[in-house]
Amino acid sequence: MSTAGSVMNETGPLLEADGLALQVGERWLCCAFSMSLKPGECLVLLGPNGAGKTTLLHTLAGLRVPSVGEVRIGGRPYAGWSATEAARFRGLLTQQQPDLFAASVLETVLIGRHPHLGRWGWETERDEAIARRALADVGLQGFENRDVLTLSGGERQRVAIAALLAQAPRLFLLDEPLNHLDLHHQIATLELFRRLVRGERGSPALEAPLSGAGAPGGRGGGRKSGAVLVLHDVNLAARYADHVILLDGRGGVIAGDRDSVMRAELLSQAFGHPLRRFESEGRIVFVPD
Ligand SMILES: Nc1ncnc2c1ncn2[C@@H]1O[C@H](COP(=O)(O)OP(=O)(O)OP(=O)(O)O)[C@@H](O)[C@H]1O
Repeated sequence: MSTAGSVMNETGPLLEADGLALQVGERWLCCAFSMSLKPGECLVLLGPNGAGKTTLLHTLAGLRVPSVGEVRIGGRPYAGWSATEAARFRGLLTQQQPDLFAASVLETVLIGRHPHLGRWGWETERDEAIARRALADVGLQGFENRDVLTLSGGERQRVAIAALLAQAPRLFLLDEPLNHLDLHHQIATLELFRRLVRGERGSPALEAPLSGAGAPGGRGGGRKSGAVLVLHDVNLAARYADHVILLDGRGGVIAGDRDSVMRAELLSQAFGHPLRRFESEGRIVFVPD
């Protein structure tokens, strides 16, 4: 079986939505819009509570069928991917991490390696090295043997991020990745994904020693990826987004590059609260009235 990495165009769009519209029950969350995300780019989904950000992210992740329109990853609709292939190409950080049973932190991060395991499903030393590296990348080295049930909210969130890093997808889909994180870890997390997306640092899977077997698609260092992030903080969105999709909670959607969408009047309308835009030392800041 060919891998996603071997068949897709390296510079082509990682994610495309064509005429996408979402309906839940009788309610339209967003009218039709189109977007495209290239390697090296970050897209942020913004909007008030209940606007449809998670529903949109899950649709982009292939977990929901669009009410109207089409989603493609790596140039192909989800129907053209096997589940394993898709799991190597795109990874989703969900909002909640359901921990039903005691498990070590290392075992939990190794779940991210499942799409890459051989036919017998055994984890190799390399998989373990990747998981350890991923934990180090989120500042949790030394936590390998801890029970996930004993972790703080922020530590558990970083374990979930480490599992996604170990999965090593080309396309990161992150639902409120900053949940539970303190200020330092919020910035560290966004910086980490920005550098991964831009190919300025390799993923743990690229940097762990290559053994051949189980290598995720034979990927080389410096390879760009893409990220879609649901964020609530408009200032962090302004700092890290290349593109923004703003849902207003009434079915309206504005999609475009950051500066065309992140305008005070558009954000104020969407969030139902007046915001002012300031520029300081090249950084854009929005302050609520
Ligand atoms: N299966 C469902 N049945 C009915 N309504 C649903 C269903 N799934 C989602 N919704 C509704 O769709 C809307 C969008 O939900 P979604 O979780 O996508 O919003 P969100 O923008 O991510 O919100 P938040 O910022 O609060 O996380 C909400 O009003 C939610 O109650």
